[in-house]
Amino acid sequence: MEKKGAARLYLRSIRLKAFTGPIPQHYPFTIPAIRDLNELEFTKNVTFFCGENGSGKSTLLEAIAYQSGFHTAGGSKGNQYEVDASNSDLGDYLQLSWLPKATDGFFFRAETFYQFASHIDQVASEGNPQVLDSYGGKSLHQQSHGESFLSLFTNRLGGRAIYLLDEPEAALSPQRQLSLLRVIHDLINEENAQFIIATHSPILLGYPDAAIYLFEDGEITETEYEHTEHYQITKYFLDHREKMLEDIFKEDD
Ligand SMILES: Nc1ncnc2c1ncn2[C@@H]1O[C@H](COP(=O)(O)OP(=O)(O)OP(=O)(O)O)[C@@H](O)[C@H]1O
Repeated sequence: MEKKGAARLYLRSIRLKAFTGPIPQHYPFTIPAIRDLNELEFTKNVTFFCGENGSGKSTLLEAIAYQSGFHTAGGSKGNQYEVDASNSDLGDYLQLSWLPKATDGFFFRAETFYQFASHIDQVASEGNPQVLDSYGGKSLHQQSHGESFLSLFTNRLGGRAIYLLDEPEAALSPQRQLSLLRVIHDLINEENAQFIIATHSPILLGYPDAAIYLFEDGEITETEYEHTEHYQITKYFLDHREKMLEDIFKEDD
């Protein structure tokens, strides 16, 4: 019998496809961590992508979403809608290894959430009002930013599926980030979900037994929670707020 809580994965690894010629010189291959990406393995139910702004986390997550068949501006396989720049520059170069293949899932993208919410309203207004049941029973636009995020997480996600979340903390209060940790925990333990999450949140990164992949210095390497800048800077700030502010605000010599 399958042990409750044991890792049950779908996406096992990703790799860049072999090039016939030299590596292209344009985006996304101008991102060092992407250009030198060999193979990345997934061994935990929760994998985090973390690293400095612009280090390539969203580019990689979007390419995984594209290859998983999800709309790259956010949604699942069933969501078809028009949005600017909904292609994935990296998608066609990425190879995914599944075992078994996840047939269900969702790509959450804070950046394009507004367009996704409008798409759901459109579907509801075209004779499918029941679609709103998956988003808290009312238009996502009629909920606050943070409420709409959590409505989606608590109502829309479920089943044996892979969830790709790009900065889900963007509108969430600390308390609601804790609620999201609970949602993730329940989906893993009760529904065998797999999560890959790009985040800057020291709260979300604290999820137990997660793999944290750090995008830094042109590499993607696994690290420990306490070794991340997100943890260290937040902890130092909370423990030494006055000293840190003094250092930040002091006049340059
Ligand atoms: N469509 C694009 N065309 C050209 N360059 C792009 C494009 N999208 C992103 N970039 C560049 O690629 C780099 C990586 O961007 P990406 O959005 O993947 O970073 P990120 O790690 O997710 O950053 P953040 O934490 O700020 O969300 C950035 O330097 C960005 O300017």
